Amino acid sequence: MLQPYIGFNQAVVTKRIDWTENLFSLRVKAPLINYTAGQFVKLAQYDEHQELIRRAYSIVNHPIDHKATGELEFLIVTDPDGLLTPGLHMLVEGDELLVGHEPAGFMTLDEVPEYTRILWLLSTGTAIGPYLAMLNDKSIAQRFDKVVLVNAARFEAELSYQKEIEQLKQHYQERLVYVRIVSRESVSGALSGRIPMLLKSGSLQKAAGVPLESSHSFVYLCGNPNMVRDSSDSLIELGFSKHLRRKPGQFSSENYW
Ligand SMILES: Cc1cc2nc3c(=O)[nH]c(=O)nc-3n(C[C@H](O)[C@H](O)[C@H](O)COP(=O)(O)OP(=O)(O)OC[C@H]3O[C@@H](n4cnc5c(N)ncnc54)[C@H](O)[C@@H]3O)c2cc1C
Repeated sequence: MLQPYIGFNQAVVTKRIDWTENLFSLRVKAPLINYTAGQFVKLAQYDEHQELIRRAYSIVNHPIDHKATGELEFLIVTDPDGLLTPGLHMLVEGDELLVGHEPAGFMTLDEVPEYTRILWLLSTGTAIGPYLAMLNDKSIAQRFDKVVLVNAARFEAELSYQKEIEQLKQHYQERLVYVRIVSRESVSGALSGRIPMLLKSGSLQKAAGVPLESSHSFVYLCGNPNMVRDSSDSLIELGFSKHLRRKPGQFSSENYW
């Protein structure tokens, strides 16, 4: 049993999915916590000096699933030079880790202004995870006219959860549009390039078949800080403003590092 640590619960890996050689999902059994879809918690392990290394990870499954199964799911990319992810990458079913019991983050549907008709969820890499948690609340199908889910990766194999996204599309029908962007190989049906440029040129909107208008759209940006910064600039050029609690706007973001 791992040494307990204040603010963390013991958890046990129940399932592991390997998407590529360094992209994987872990499902862990952990005591129930109260979170909102879109939030993150800390995962932690002790290093060889018995120091606790902790990092933030978005929760991929919806709280309803967590309550039913007692499990939390995470999508993780390994940085071979990183302090925590090489250790997480070695975990297999039955292994233990620590999971923070204080979820955090404001990238949730509660923050999306009521008047929003079209919700854009733009992500790079593992940042698709929190959006899947949001979309797994099937009751939101009635809240928006359209949800545009965008995931950008270098290679097609790095686009995870394709089967689950197909199932979501079946549930949402024409209300959910999924756009794949692959930058380092040519993939039929996927866009190529970077999100900020695709927004600016209108190619993303064209591929989605959905106009991007600040009057009734809300955009979440999540993942790589360069994508978040440059896409924010593109959105500002398109007439959007950053959403603040004291001053409502039409886009908001979460940086992964
Ligand atoms: C709010 C929030 C939510 C996050 N959710 C996730 C998540 O769901 N899945 C996930 O894999 N990571 C997520 N991260 C990143 C995560 O917290 C760690 O920073 C990452 O796993 C690297 O940890 P490390 O100790 O191995 O590397 P460190 O020793 O901390 O080195 C960090 C370096 O890794 C790179 N890096 C960090 N995160 C990523 C990433 N996701 N993709 C590509 N390169 C990255 C950066 O170049 C950074 O300089 C999130 C971060 C934040 C702030």
